[in-house]
This record gives sequence, C-alpha cells and structure tokens, in this order.
Amino acid sequence: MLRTVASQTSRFPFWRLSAQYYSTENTPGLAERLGAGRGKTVSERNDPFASFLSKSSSQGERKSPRNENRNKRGNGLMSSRNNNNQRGRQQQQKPAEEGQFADAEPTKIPAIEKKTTEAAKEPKKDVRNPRQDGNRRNNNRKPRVKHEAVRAHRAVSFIDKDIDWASLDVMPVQQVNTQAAEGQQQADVNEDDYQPYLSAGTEIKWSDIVKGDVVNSLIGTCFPEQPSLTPLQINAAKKLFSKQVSFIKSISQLEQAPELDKPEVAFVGRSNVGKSTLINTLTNNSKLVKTSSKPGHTRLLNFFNIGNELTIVDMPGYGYRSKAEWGELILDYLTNRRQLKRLFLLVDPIAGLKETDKLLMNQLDKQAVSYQVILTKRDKLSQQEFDESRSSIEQYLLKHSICCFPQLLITGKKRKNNHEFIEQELTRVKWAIIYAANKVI
Ligand SMILES: Nc1nc2c(ncn2[C@@H]2O[C@H](COP(=O)(O)OP(=O)(O)OP(=O)(O)O)[C@@H](O)[C@H]2O)c(=O)[nH]1
Ligand SMILES: [Mg+2]
Repeated sequence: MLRTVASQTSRFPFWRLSAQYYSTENTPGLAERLGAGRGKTVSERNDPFASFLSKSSSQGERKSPRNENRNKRGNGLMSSRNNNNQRGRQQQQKPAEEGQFADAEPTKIPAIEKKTTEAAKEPKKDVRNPRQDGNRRNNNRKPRVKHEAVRAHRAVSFIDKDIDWASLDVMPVQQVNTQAAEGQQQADVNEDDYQPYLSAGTEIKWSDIVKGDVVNSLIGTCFPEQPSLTPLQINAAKKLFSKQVSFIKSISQLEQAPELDKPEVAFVGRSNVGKSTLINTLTNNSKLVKTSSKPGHTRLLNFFNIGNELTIVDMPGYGYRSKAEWGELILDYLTNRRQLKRLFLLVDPIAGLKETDKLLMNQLDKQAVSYQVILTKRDKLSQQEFDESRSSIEQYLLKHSICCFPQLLITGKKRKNNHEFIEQELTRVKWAIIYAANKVI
C-alpha cells in the first residue's frame, strides 16, 4: 500500500486516478450502489447503511480539497456524524431487539455482560430534549478530539508496521510531478489533479520521519507475489488459533464495548459474505458464532478472546437486509476503537466489489484504518472465474485505496479437490491476524 512512487509511475498513472477517486461525477444510481449481488435490485430502505455511508461520503467529496472549509470539517464522516440532528434521529432507533444477543453461544455470556444487555433494553431518553434530566447538558455528542486522537494513533501504527522501510527509495513530490508529466505525452496533468491525492496523505497525522512531501510520494498500492510463510510463521499461526477461544461480549452500542488491553482485529463486509463462518473456521469451532444462509443474521458486534492474546470482532453485515443502526454501530467502532489494529474486509468474489464496499473503503482511507481484503467462498468459483474477479478487485484497489494492505487473502469451504489449498490460505489469514496484532515472533 505504501511504497515508492519510482516503481509505481511506470505501472499506474495514479496521479490521474486520484482525481477520479474524489470525483463525484457519474455517481451511480442508488440501486446499483446498493446492489445485492446477482440480478437483484434493492431499494434504499433495504440498505439504510449504504445511504448513510453514501451521504457521509458525498458530503466529504463534494467540496473541493482546496475549499477553506476543509479544515473545519476534517472529513465527511465526522462532520455528518457529529451533526446533532442526524445523530439524534439515529439514536431514536429501536432499542436492541430481544434475541439479538443470540449471535454467539448464549451459555458463554458472562454474568457481568447480562447487566449490559439489560441496560441495552432500557428505553432510550429523548435526545431531542437534552435538558430533560435535571438540566444536565446532552452529552450524546462525542467529543471530536477523540476521533482525532484515534486517527493519529492509527496513522502512526499503520506507518510503523506496514511499510518496508528498507525497500523505499523516496522521491520528492516535485520529481514525481515531473515524471508523471513526462510519462503522459498528452500531458493533461495539472496541479489540481494532485491535490486530492496529496490531501489524502496530509489529512492524517504522519509520524515525523515521513512528514511533508515525502509522504505524498509514498502513497500507492501494490499486490506483490505472496511470499511463502516460513515454518516459524506457520507454527505461530497454528499455535495461537489452537488456544482457547471464548466469547466475551455482544454490544449494540460502542459505549458497551469491553475495555480490553489486547490488540483487536475485526471482520466487516456485506451481509452473507461469510464473516461469522470465517471466525468459526479459524477457531475450528463451528458453534462459536451462529451463521445462516439468510443475510442479516449477525446483528451485534461480537467480541471473542483468542488465547488471551488478541480479540476478534464479528460485525453485522451491510447491504441487503441491513439496518441503519448497524451502520451507526460499525462506523462508530471503526472510528473510535483504539484497540483496532486491522480491519479485515470480506468480499464475495461472485458479487465483486459493490458500491457500499467502495464507500466504506473511502471512509477507511480517510480514517487511516489499515485494512486487508479477504476474498471468501473460493470453493464456489472455477479458477478462471476467480482469477477474473480477483483481478478486477485488485485493479480497483490499486487505483483507489490508500490504507489497503497489499495482499489479498482467500478463504473458502474445504472440498475434496481444494483441501490443501484452503488450509494453506487459512494459515495465511491466521498469520495476517497475528502480524496485524503485532504479535510478530
Ligand atoms: N460455499 C461457501 N459458503 C460459505 C462460505 N463462507 C460462508 N458461507 C455460507 O454463507 C452463508 C453466510 O455465512 P455467514 O458466515 O453467516 O455470513 P455473514 O457475513 O456472517 O452474514 P451476516 O451475519 O448476515 O452479515 C452461510 O450459509 C455459510 O455457510 C464459503 O467460504 N464457501
Ligand atoms: Mg454473521
């Protein structure tokens, strides 16, 4: 994801694509944006999360990067989500439904968590009347400073971990511009084309060593050949995931999230993509999380303790049969959860990247959330179908994503003909989780 521009310039004209990345022209229709996969058309009410994301994203994009309001708003997500009216409306959504906590094994819910579930069922106060309880100010609105702190923290840890510093051949941005112009004989490259791209880099707080123009020359994505895992890495992956796994807690609001000191990774993606199944497969426990062929099954954030060393979080899916409050919860978590080390974004290669995935990626880039794409359901596609889908997803990520980790991972159900391959890919996923959690041996 972050690498030298020297080798990028010959491969990808990213200086032009960056402008496209921020372009709001040719916005696809809502049905296309919410697309529920093969041939289905979904109305807006079926995917409130998509429209929520879409709104926050387009608010962030519509303004010129040079607009002087830019600094005030920080990014689209924060400005829209800090809007008191909107937040008020969101918070008046129904309280957690009965049975929502059945996502994970009910017997494993510790007594202390039940209190929280009771609390979640309590009717919410009317946020339109902030003075209702003893004239106390309404403190539903999150302080903005918290967002900034988490974002800075992420940016720094992202830089520290994901760049192979030894391979960098840093080039000042002026030189990049010259090379770009030389590479484009028709040179319709102008200064403005760079601006959004550069802003994406400077909007977040980079560590001192990569400040200034340097950072602009570093951003890019690539998908190098996957190196084989070493025996040591394979061992570490297997060892950690054979340790005891336990359910910690389910939450419907971020305020209920457990205060843990372990590194955390989370699984996000469209409904039915296979998030919960992957957690069961990794932990070799088919009963840990309930799964279903019906989309929209997981309705809460579920936290799991892996060997007392890291936390894995299963999320509700977005897209078909999702609910607005799930979108709120997911974005709240992604924005504010300090423990989050990497997000794993699951994509079904049969459906490919949907507009909601793209909108989410856009937000992740803005929030400096390091994420890695996992292609699921490999067993359902032939080699050719899979290669085609993978290639188009890679092309999109190369052009558009900043915080995407430069290796795609693969999962699928084990069949007779793919047993060894899937086993190997699952070990890669395990290793990626360990690496992301900084449990490098
Ligand atoms: N063939 C195949 N089916 C899979 C795979 N992963 C998941 N599934 C199936 O896809 C369906 C959905 O899986 P879930 O794990 O519940 O999906 P999810 O992303 O958690 O869905 P929500 O909780 O609704 O957001 C289930 O019927 C799974 O058996 C896979 O790799 N291959
Ligand atoms: Mg699920």
